[in-house]
Amino acid sequence: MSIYPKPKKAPENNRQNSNDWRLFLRLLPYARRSGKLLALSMFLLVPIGVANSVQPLLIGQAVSLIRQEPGVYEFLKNRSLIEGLNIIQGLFLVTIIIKLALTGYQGYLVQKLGQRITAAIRVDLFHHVTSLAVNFFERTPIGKLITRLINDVESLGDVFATGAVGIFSDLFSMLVIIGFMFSIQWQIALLLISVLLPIAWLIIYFQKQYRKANYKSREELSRINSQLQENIVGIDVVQLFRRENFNSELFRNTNKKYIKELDTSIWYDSAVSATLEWVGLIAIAGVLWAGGLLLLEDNLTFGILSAFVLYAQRLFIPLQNFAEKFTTIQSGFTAIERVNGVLDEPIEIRDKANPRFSILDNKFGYIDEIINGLETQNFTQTPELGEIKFENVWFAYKDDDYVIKDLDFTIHPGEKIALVGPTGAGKSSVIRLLCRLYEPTQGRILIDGVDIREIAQAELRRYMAVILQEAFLFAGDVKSNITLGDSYSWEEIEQAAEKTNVADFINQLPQGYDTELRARGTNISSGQKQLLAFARAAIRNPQILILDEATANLDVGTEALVQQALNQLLTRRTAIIIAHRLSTIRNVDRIFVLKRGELIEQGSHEQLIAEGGFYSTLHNLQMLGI
Ligand SMILES: Nc1ncnc2c1ncn2[C@@H]1O[C@H](COP(=O)(O)OP(=O)(O)OP(=O)(O)O)[C@@H](O)[C@H]1O
Repeated sequence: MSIYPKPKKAPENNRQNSNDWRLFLRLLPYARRSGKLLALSMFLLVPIGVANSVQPLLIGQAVSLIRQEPGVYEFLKNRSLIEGLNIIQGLFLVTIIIKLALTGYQGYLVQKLGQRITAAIRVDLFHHVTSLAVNFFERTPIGKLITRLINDVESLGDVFATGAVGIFSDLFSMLVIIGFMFSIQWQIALLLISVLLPIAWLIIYFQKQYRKANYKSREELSRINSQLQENIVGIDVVQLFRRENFNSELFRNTNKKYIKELDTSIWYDSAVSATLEWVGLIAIAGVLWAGGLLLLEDNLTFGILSAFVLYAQRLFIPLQNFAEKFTTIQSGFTAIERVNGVLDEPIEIRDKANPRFSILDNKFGYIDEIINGLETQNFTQTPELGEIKFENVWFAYKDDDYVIKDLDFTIHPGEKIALVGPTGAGKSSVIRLLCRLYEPTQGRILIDGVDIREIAQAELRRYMAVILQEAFLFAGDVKSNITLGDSYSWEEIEQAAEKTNVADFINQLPQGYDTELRARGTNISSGQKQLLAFARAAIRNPQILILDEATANLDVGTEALVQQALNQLLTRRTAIIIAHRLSTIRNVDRIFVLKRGELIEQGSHEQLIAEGGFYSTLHNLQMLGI
């Protein structure tokens, strides 16, 4: 039975029907990290909302005062008209100042909060994604991941940056306005609410439709990004095989689908704006009609009617604002949904909470001590560490399709082993299992007697160095490509370069160790990249060295240099070497021959040739140059 969960669908297919509130709550832990900012920005909504709602009331009072109607406030009665109007003007000015000063400040606080939230989400996403097992990256195209990390987080940021979260202050204003309206004249207030409710329902409906369309358009955008990324990474093949037109056609089709989904979402967006536009006008007409009737019956003053006309207008302003920010807010919700899809992706390969063992403190204590120990050791002795043991290991990438079948062997400390076999035999899979990029379906792998599941991944991967066929270089200088962020002294960097015969090449570069390399090292040759990868391994002083076709890309001259470096690097270390060219592995201690995931032969070159089995046939074919 596989220990892996059944292969999951890509996150976007895994979409849950989470409602907006639940999605919104997912942001709370992030908002809580900036608790004070959140509290202050929410608190400021109160004075802003009150100032906003008092203004129509003051205008109503001014009209009543001029017309000498009943209903004028006590403090305005028994004053001259001009005195009363001056007081109202003064109060009006105060509300304007409160609104202007606090709205700007509140907006600034909310944007700051938003930027902090999105920055924290971006960092969490990056950390989570880089902790996921290789398995996840094999089923998720890079373009899709980039869309999540960049475009979706950006959309979330837009909700704050464009002031779309101002919707909360708008909603708060609406509640205060409703309160004021009912306190003045409940019948007209009720009329306005009866218009508001169906409209709110209609908007919720449009919003749901928009969300669906927006989600689909985001998926198409992910596809566009994936295609773009694939074409850029494979530009050599695209151009060499004249696939430009074919790929352009594929891209055009994906783009067409994206535009189609985008059109649907734009339609719902426009529908919301249009609805709110005419509803606002209808509300004012309704107030004038009902207010006019009440006025004729002397049940309403002009002052209150004017206040209500303004309230009708203001009541719909938050909804109109909502319509304007509708696209941004909905895209924000879609973004939270998609970002959560990645954050909810389980980390399949985890360190145990308290790793029971440390391969490093088995004998020597901490890693620095082991490295010192390694450097002062007598290189003629057999090392004590670096034993690798596979105990009845079975492994399948999916279901029961085993690519490794019952591997059971021990590699002794300091032993050099070559893994050979036809393509697809499972050689690289053995290495991936040993590095714990995947976990065996059955069986155990032990290093120095400790199950690798008991060892912290960082420690395990520091204990061994893997050199692949294609060295991957990061944008940065030569030096940082050797240290990879760990702290090493200048002497150590130079020594590692000397040991691996790459020092001469580095010294010829315009700025030596400080020469900037482009991303993926496009400004140096494959052989030079590979030499740097050797220096990277040498500086780490690993106990186990793994070479996966590491010299396959080198020309004869560079290979001789590398071979010399390798001989030095391999001394007193356990090594596993994968090579298709059998001539390069003749001197290893033992050769393991893999075929369809099974270990079918093992022994020294001479023994295997003498046995006349599969290895011998492979060797003879290579000798004949077939
Ligand atoms: N990520 C993967 N998902 C599913 N199957 C895989 C995956 N990687 C490899 N395989 C399959 O596992 C088998 C062993 O592959 P592996 O890469 O270990 O072979 P290999 O001996 O290293 O081959 P080569 O010499 O060509 O590098 C192959 O049948 C391959 O198709």
